[in-house]
Amino acid sequence: MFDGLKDRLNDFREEADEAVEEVGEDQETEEPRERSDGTRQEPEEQDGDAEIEEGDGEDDGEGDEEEEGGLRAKAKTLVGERAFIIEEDDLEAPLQDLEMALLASDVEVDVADEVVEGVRESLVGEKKHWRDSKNELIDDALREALVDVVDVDGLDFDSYVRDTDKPVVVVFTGVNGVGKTTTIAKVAKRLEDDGFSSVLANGDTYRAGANQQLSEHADALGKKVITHEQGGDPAAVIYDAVEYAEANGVDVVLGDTAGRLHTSDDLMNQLAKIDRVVDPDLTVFVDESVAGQDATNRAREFNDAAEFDGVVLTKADADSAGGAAVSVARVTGKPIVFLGTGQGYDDLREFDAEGFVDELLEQRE
Ligand SMILES: Nc1nc2c(ncn2[C@@H]2O[C@H](COP(=O)(O)OP(=O)(O)OP(=O)(O)O)[C@@H](O)[C@H]2O)c(=O)[nH]1
Repeated sequence: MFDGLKDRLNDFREEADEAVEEVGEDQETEEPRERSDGTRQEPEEQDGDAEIEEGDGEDDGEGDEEEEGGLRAKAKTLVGERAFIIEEDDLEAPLQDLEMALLASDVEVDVADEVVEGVRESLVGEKKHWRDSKNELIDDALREALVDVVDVDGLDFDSYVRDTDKPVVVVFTGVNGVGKTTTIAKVAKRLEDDGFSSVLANGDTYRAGANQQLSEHADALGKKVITHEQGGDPAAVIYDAVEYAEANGVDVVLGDTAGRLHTSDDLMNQLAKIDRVVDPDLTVFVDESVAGQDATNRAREFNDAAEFDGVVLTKADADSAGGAAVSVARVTGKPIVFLGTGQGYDDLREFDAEGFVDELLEQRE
């Protein structure tokens, strides 16, 4: 999963690692050092922003004897630590490559910019002390910048279902062909594993075969499915499912909807009517991770037309690029709730932003 993105992030880490110059304490204060373009930088040029992070005070490096003595004394306390000189010039090429890598992985352009700027902000500074390796400094900057865009507060599906009055009504939106129906079946299985009953409702009354498709999943899982004739009113189907749930003590209603209608007005009208008639607790947008930038664009469009609460990205197991997973939460302001990770009913993974980013960065040679 997301192997292409992992490789590209790894390339950046290695490139940045090489670009960051490591020096000892003596060199830091007394010797000129070489820039990436081969020119020499004198120590006093560094002084504006060249504070040693801890214990260096406000000294500008050209002070009197007393100050120099103080510096030396403080430097002694830093024995055993290493210092890293990180200059914008040195990072320019790796950061440009990072931006290209993110774009090549289908990360949305503004999100890619934000990640790159986040890394730049964390790393650029004349000197930094680090007790551990410079790899860690770079990894932490990248991790933080990625978590910043991926981690969006919002829906925790499991606790929402647990804590909300029953029946909880969840409506799934998104274009056809992305695995929406399979996702509804997977969610039904997950709920059952957590001790919650569910009923499925086929609100996709536009597509021939949709009833049969959802019914097959319902049969396989031993779930009740509510359907109407093709061409019927989607809101009426979901309403019937809510009535069924209320009458039978079913915990959760999972409603499918038709995908892309002809215009966003049609889409909005359909969802607005479902809102009026059944007032769903949650609306979840489903798209396929493998669609990359298209999935991100559709998510934005759907959210603009009819705001949703969270996102499921299907087919993450088949997605090497990972751009949609990195971008969609930032672009919509709504969290990814689950990743679809295969064709089986158990192939639904709760999405955890920090865990996802850690996984992206764990591949280190
Ligand atoms: N590898 C993989 N395949 C998936 C995943 N989710 C769904 N699929 C497959 O994608 C295909 C389409 O899924 P469906 O749920 O039938 O998608 P759909 O018919 O477009 O459903 P709607 O979106 O409701 O129209 C099926 O073969 C699914 O098994 C996933 O997470 N990983």
